[in-house]
Amino acid sequence: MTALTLTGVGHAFFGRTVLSRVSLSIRRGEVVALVGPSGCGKSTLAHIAAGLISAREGRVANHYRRHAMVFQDPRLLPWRGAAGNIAYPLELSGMSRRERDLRVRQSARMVQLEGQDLDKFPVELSGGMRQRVAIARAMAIEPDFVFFDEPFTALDVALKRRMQDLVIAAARHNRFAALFITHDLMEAIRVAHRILVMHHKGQGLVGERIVDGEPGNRDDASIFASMQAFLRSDIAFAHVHDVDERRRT
Ligand SMILES: Nc1ncnc2c1ncn2[C@@H]1O[C@H](COP(=O)(O)OP(=O)(O)OP(=O)(O)O)[C@@H](O)[C@H]1O
Repeated sequence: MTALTLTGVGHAFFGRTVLSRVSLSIRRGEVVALVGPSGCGKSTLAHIAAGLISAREGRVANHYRRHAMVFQDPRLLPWRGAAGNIAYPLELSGMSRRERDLRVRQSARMVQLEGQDLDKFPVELSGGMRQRVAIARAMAIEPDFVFFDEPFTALDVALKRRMQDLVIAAARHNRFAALFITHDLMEAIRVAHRILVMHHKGQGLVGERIVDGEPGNRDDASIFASMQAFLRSDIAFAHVHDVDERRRT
């Protein structure tokens, strides 16, 4: 059962091609990481897949009911507390106060937000806490598909791991499918069932790997060994850690 299919997707900004011939398919409940160097077009692809921008070429077929998005910047409303931010999309959907409060509590618990933190405004929360609120807000609408666009890039290593574990647990618990964009191969191997590698100039996908085992059941040694193996044995992975987007021009 497919959740999302892109066929021959291409895009250009102001006449400059940034994506071409990208095709991919994600099954229900499957977490797929999309890796590639900075500037190769990963975010543009996610925006097209989520319907935020229209592709110049190709087709997008969504078979999910409801999607949520989590970005690197948590994008919280500064004048609302954490609970108010989580509740916001539920309010827009017209949900009753009682049901909303229940959903807010459930999704806050999922990302381990404590009672007192729920009253704090974004400015009073740490970067990690703000990102937890953003994840809880995404989970509150009970999505069956989630777009993660480099959600943890700005966080330190220990916090990043904790946040990855939250996503893994939430994906398991809520059984959503996801497209998880990152340029951190280690992160991709931790969170995903499958990894897709994008061409460094957005010209299609150049590699694909199924990661052994289930997300959450892989130990650090096996994650590190997988990363070494991918980097050594597959030329497609060689440019994943390149971060000079100027190479595009
Ligand atoms: N709104 C826009 N207008 C013009 N050019 C854009 C726009 N958005 C992205 N681009 C360009 O398209 C290319 C792909 O950008 P995109 O953000 O999709 O890459 P990315 O792989 O997600 O990069 P990063 O990993 O650094 O976030 C880049 O050259 C970028 O400058």
